[in-house]
Amino acid sequence: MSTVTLIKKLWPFVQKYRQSLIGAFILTGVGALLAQVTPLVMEYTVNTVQDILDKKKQTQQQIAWIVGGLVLVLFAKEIINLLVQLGQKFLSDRLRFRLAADLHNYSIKRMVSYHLSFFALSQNQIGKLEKRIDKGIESLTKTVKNLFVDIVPMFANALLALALMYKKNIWVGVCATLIMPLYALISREQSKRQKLIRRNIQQFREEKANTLFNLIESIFVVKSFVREEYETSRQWKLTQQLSDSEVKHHRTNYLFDGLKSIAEQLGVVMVFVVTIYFVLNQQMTVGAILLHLMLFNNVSAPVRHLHRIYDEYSEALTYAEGFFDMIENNSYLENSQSKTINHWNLVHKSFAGTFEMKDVDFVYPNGKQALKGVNLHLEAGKTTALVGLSGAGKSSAMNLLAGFYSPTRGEILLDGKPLTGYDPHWIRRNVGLVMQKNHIFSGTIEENIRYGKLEATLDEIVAAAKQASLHEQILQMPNGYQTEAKALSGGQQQRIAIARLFLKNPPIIFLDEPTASLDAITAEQIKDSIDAIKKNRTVLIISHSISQIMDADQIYVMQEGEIIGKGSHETLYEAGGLYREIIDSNARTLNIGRLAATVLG
Ligand SMILES: Nc1ncnc2c1ncn2[C@@H]1O[C@H](COP(=O)(O)OP(=O)(O)OP(=O)(O)O)[C@@H](O)[C@H]1O
Repeated sequence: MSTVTLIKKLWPFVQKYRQSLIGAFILTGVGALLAQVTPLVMEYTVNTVQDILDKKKQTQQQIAWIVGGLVLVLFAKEIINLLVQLGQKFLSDRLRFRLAADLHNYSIKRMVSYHLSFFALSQNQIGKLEKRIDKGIESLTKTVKNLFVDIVPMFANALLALALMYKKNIWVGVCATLIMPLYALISREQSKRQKLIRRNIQQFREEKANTLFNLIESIFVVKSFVREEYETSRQWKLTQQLSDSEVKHHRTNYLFDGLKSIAEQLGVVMVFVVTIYFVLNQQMTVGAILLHLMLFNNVSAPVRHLHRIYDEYSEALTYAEGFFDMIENNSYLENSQSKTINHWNLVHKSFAGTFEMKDVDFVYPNGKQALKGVNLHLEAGKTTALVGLSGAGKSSAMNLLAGFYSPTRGEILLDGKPLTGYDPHWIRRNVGLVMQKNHIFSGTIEENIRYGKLEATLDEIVAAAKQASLHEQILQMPNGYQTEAKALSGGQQQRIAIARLFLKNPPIIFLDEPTASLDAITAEQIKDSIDAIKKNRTVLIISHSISQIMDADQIYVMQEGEIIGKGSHETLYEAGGLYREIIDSNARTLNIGRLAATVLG
């Protein structure tokens, strides 16, 4: 990313802090002027002292005036300088923290508005994203701060000092300027070598954060397979690669810093020799020696830090690129963000709830084709079931209908209109989803159920928990509805998701194995509650439970991403094939003959 691009991208965030920016620039100018005071005062003092010594008739009063004046001027300058620096730091810090908060909020806003396919990309795994956001914001805000506290003040100071040197004597100015190309050359070479190392460091850091996330997330699996050592050595390898790159980075720095120090000393010697020459030829006063050396110090200070500044800046550019790529990825933006689409839901405020998939292919970002030429019809007010072996593409089809992903080919219609023409938020507001993995947030049971309807009263929450057959168990918990939801069993967590659905009470219901983790009695209770809510609503259900499948008005059978059959339970069973195999094997698993003998007597 170039500097111009970075400024263009940052400007919308920075522009509302224009006043702080202007204030910082004014203080920078004042600071640059103040930095030249000491060399000038020193020159004046040395020359005056030399004058007095030459005349050999100094009085105590003269000495007191010189010393007092010197102390006073330098002290006053330091006080003003301190105030200027405090002002600069305050303004830049304020800008930095506000900017960090704005960038953070904006990145979260963007991220949550992306399609799920964005999160399915390997470079967007949770740990990597977290690192990219953190490092991106940190280096961007650090750059802004450095600009006002380091870069601009130092360069303003250097330019003023150089101008003064030229004004005093053109040859001294030339000497001070001569080391610049040498310095720039060394710094450029240093940065060239560092660029690749820095990229590696960034990737290793993201990878490390991601592995750590995964490790903590899968700690149960790690422990149950006694893979602690294996995981530790995986982490160790990554850390080792990272630290190798970091050592290499610093080693290169030391080498080039040494070269730059030699270049700087060369500059000092040149300025010194040329000034001595002019002093000896009586074209300059003795005070000029001190003045020129001090001014040269002001000139070389930013040059001395050039590489560090460049280094931090290049790092910021690398991270900024990753950060802006992430937050400006419009191709993954859901169309609810689009201002140009006149969403169907705004035109036709009511809807029937008929879904249709026409010749739909779907390929995940990793290249896996999950759906091939799928044709599906969910009739409004009816229940449709999706049946098939594991990995057949049932959940993928449901995710597409809910607008989480877009088809790779073909189209999906809602009430005869393309799904892409609807606001996905509106669709999801009307669809109640109970997914295979029921995600519970850190927080209480009450907060978790309330997620289905944020403004729900406690009575409504309790009613929903009762419908989900969870209320009695919640009451037995140490803190009732205030118990941490993460502490619930798998089946209880699933019922939280079902309670959310009852609370939301949507016209369309998508259920992906809603009773998979439940015991038989609770499953039956939930089935009854779901049967009650199902009436006159469009329902899509994925289930391996015969009873839930049989009840559906229409059943689709899926195999390897394709629809291989549709119809009622009876017609599909009679037709034979995969559906019959599934039902028969279900019956065998249940040992239905023996079961019937014991249950029916
Ligand atoms: N996020 C993903 N990225 C890549 N491939 C995926 C993703 N999710 C699912 N798949 C793949 O797509 C195919 C269909 O998966 P899907 O979850 O739709 O099947 P399913 O019929 O619902 O299976 P199950 O009954 O086991 O839940 C599988 O081969 C799976 O590996």
